[in-house]
Amino acid sequence: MSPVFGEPLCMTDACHPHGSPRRYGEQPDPTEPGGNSARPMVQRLPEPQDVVDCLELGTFDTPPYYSTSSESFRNTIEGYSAPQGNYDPIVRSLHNLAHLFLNGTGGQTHLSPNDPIFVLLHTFTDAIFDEWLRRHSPGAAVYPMENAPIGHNRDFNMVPFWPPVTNAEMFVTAPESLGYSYEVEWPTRPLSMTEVITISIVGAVVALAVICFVTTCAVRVRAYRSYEGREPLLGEQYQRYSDDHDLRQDKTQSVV
Ligand SMILES: O=C1C=c2cc(C(=O)O)[nH]c2=CC1=O
Repeated sequence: MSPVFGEPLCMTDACHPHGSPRRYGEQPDPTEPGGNSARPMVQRLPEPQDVVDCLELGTFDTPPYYSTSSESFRNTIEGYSAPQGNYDPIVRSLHNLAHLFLNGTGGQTHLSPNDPIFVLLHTFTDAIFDEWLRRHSPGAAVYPMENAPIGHNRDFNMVPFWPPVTNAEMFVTAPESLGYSYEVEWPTRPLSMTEVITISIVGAVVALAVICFVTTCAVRVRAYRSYEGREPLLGEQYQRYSDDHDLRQDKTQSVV
C-alpha cells in the first residue's frame, strides 16, 4: 500500500522499533529497513546559498567544540547551526538536513551508510570542507588543540583508522596533500545593496573621468589644429630681448 501524505504518523518505539515513524498498522518495508518511507521529516533540501554562507565562516571550530557550537564552520557544515553559523537547537541545515530529507534508511545515523546516496552526500560534504580549507588557510584554519570531545583534539588519532592517523594529518587540502581533487563549480554570493551602490558610484566616477579626459584631449587637438598655418607674431628673424640685452652689455664693457 502506498503511503498517504498527511496521515498521522506513529512516533513511539512500539510502532517502529528502530525509532522511525511508521503509520499505524503498516508492515516494515524490506527495501527500507529504517522504516519511515512516508512523508520526509523535512520538506526541503539545502540550497546553494547555504553552501555560499557556510564557506564564508571564518573559524573552523569554537568552544565547546560540540553540536552546540556557534559561528563554527565544523558545526555548520555538519548541520546543527544555521548556514550563517548561529546555533539554534531547532535548526537542521546542510549535511543533517540532507539526511533528514532522505528519510528511511538514509535518515538514521546507525543505518544511513546502507543507503548508496550516503557516499555522494558525504563526498560533497568533504568537497565543501576542502574548499573551506583552501579559502581560509592558513589564517583561520586552526584545528582545536585541546578541550574538544575525546578523540577530536588536534593530535589525537582518528578512530577507527589503522595505521593511526591524527586529525591534524587530515586537516589538509586534498589536491596538495591527499592526491585527489574535487571538480565543483561553487555558487557565488549575490552582491549586497551596499556593494551594488559602491560599484555604481565608482563606475560613474571612472566614466566621468574618462569623459573629461577625452573631452580635454579633443579640445586641445582642435586648438592646436586651428593654430597651425597662422603666422606667429614674433618670427625667427627678430632678435629676442635676451640676445639684444647681452649684446648691449658687451658693447658697454668694450667702451670702458
Ligand atoms: O545518518 C545520519 C542521520 C542524521 C540525522 C540527523 C539529524 O540532524 O537529526 N543527523 C544525521 C546524521 C547522519 O549521519
